[in-house]
Amino acid sequence: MVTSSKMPQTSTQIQVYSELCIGETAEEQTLMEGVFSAPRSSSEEPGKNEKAPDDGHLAYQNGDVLQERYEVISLLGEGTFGKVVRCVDRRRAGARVALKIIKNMEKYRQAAKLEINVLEKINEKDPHNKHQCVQMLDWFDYHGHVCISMELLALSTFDFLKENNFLPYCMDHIRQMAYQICFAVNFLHINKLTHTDLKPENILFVNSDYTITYNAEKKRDERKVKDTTVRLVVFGSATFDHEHHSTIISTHHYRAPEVILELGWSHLCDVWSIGCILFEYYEGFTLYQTHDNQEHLAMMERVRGPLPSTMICKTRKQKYFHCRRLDWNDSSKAGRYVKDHIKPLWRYRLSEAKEHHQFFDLLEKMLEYEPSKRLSLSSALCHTFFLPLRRGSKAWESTRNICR
Ligand SMILES: Nc1ncnc2c1ncn2[C@@H]1O[C@H](COP(=O)(O)OP(=O)(O)OP(=O)(O)O)[C@@H](O)[C@H]1O
Repeated sequence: MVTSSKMPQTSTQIQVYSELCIGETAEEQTLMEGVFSAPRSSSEEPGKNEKAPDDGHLAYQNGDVLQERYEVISLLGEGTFGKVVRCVDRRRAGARVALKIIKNMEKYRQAAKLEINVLEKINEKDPHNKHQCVQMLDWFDYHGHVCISMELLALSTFDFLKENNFLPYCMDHIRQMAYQICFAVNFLHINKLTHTDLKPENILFVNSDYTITYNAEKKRDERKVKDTTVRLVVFGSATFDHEHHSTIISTHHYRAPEVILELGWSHLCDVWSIGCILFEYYEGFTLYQTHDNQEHLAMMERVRGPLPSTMICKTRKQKYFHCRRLDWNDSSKAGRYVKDHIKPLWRYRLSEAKEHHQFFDLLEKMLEYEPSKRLSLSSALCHTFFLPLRRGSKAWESTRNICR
């Protein structure tokens, strides 16, 4: 229920937030506000970049050329760390690219270098770009602004949903997208990386052109994307197995229970996030729409039943519990909200359609509390929900060895 856009959302924001909090000067407080008031989604804005340069952004105008190579066409989106603009690459026969221009601030420069390191690793392990992760083409420092040139993608799966009035994706499309997401993230896991910030905003269509059909039952037009090919973006929080694992990671809604309970985390926290994302594609709304840990845990209990006592006993966050049970009052205002608005996952299984059974079986396995019992992505790729993809699908063909 609590939805403050000024709160840190992603793990990198959280990291920057805690660093900024150390000084607690007025200047840093102002900076913090600017950092965390970024909108949830991006929007395309033709015309000039009208922001003052002192907010750390590069002052540019459409038509400007960076490095005598990248001609800025339009703004694609704005993130915490800078802007992403559409450019013509004059050295590659006018090919279009997305250029991420990082703010001219040391913290963001450092964060960008970590992202570049991960993108370089991905390029090295996947030179033919078969694993559905965005491809980095080039990077450079432009007067203190680190710039990352990437393949140009289209709308995010969140923005598409939003522009379609939050009408859910159809099951066939969910299946195709889910398979690619599992495949991409499994590739990261095989290469000792955890993404840590999976959410519909960070999964982009390669082409978001759509057809419009009239839904007589809902009495409205519905958009259907023509091609469901997606790519993962934003690797700024990706963490190698050997690296320090920050205590808190992920955007709140997609955060796994072991992270909330500060029990340590592994690749499997990505699987939890994917479970939440797939539910959102299916329903059109977020499964855990909250920024409050206690409420989040109560929602999880409503969806999946009581938290395992092993996790409750191990956590140092005992303030959320009383007598080894979640300290939560079903009759309070928040309690009633959770009860009225959240449906247990098993109830979705009551649907007669086989594909719904298969889909919710997969979801239950991904949304398993105990990471040690949660489905790995290599197993997820072999789940019966994906059987209809079989041969004929590019994604299936390139990954079929995983299931042998
Ligand atoms: N390769 C790309 N092609 C097309 N659009 C892109 C590409 N990469 C990013 N975008 C767009 O730019 C927006 C901002 O991207 P950016 O990577 O800065 O976001 P972010 O790091 O997730 O920001 P935040 O940390 O605030 O969530 C994205 O939401 C997306 O809409």
